[in-house]
Amino acid sequence: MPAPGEPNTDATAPPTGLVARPKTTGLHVGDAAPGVKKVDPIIVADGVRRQFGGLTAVDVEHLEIPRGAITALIGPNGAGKTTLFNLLTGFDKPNEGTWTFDGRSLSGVPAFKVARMGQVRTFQLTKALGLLTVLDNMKLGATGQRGERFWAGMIPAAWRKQDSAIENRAMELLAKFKLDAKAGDFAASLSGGQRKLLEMARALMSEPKLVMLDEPMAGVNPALTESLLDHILDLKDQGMTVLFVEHDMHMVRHIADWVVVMAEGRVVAEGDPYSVMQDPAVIDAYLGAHQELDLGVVTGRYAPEEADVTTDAAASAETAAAQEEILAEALAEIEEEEK
Ligand SMILES: Nc1ncnc2c1ncn2[C@@H]1O[C@H](COP(=O)(O)OP(=O)(O)OP(=O)(O)O)[C@@H](O)[C@H]1O
Repeated sequence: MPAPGEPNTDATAPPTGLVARPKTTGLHVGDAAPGVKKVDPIIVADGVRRQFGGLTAVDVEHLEIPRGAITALIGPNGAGKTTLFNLLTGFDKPNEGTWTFDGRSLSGVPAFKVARMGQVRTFQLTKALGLLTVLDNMKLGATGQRGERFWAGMIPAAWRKQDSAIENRAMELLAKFKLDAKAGDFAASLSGGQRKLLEMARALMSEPKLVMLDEPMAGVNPALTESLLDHILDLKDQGMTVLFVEHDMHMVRHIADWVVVMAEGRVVAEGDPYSVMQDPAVIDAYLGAHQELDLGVVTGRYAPEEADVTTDAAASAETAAAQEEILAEALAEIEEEEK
């Protein structure tokens, strides 16, 4: 950790103010490479392809997500991360492919059923949800209430019992996320960070096994970053599996046990955060001076011999240094704001 007031230039150290927690290791079998087998996978995807017109947005040969760990899905803009998320959660249908969750096939299973099976994703607060109170948003996150079925409406006592159990759980979770004082407020009145906390708390209403977070840090004020990261780490401590999409590499390093890198719809690298971030193909995929060429090589679109290895290696070293500089500057800014 840097001395107080010193910028945190060590890319492997957690962002200032955060205490590192032990990483979960021993997740894979054999060498870390795209499609590597996991010791205990919770999701197994095979040949998943999604095309939009002539564009192949997702083309995943084989992917396993390890159970009981935090996996980050990273990649440049347009890599196919959100599309893969949508496919895995039943919000979109692939052109081809199969996948299982907890050993059960999810192909063709609609989103609401996927959620009931224990795989939930967070949702951004839409305009409509913003017009509901924080507590009502939480209640919406509960699944399997007896009140959902029409006959339960005939038995008010049963419904009320269920409703109060749901409300108790909602208030417990809101307290945990320090949002209980806001229970009666319109969700739209929350700050960006508080909305992210509500999105996460709402997902937990259904007591999921796998929580999928789409850019949990986007738009979050630095003051709330720490608490949000702690909540994500807590999910793992409570036995849940987490899969998240994130652009903020420092956060990925800090909380992820495993990183899957996508580019041009394919998985181009997998591994623990430290080794993945050293991978020149990964650095190039983000910041490479020869991005078109490098991406084409790592995704197999071009043959490796077409790449200029010397130039590309030099560019990788340069971009790695530039990336570290950007991260150091960002952290210095965060520290300044926290003072
Ligand atoms: N509904 C759609 N119709 C047409 N093209 C789409 C659609 N959804 C995604 N795409 C395209 O598929 C590709 C992958 O998009 P996707 O949003 O999955 O990438 P991403 O990795 O999540 O990017 P970002 O980090 O910018 O969110 C992009 O080229 C995108 O333009």
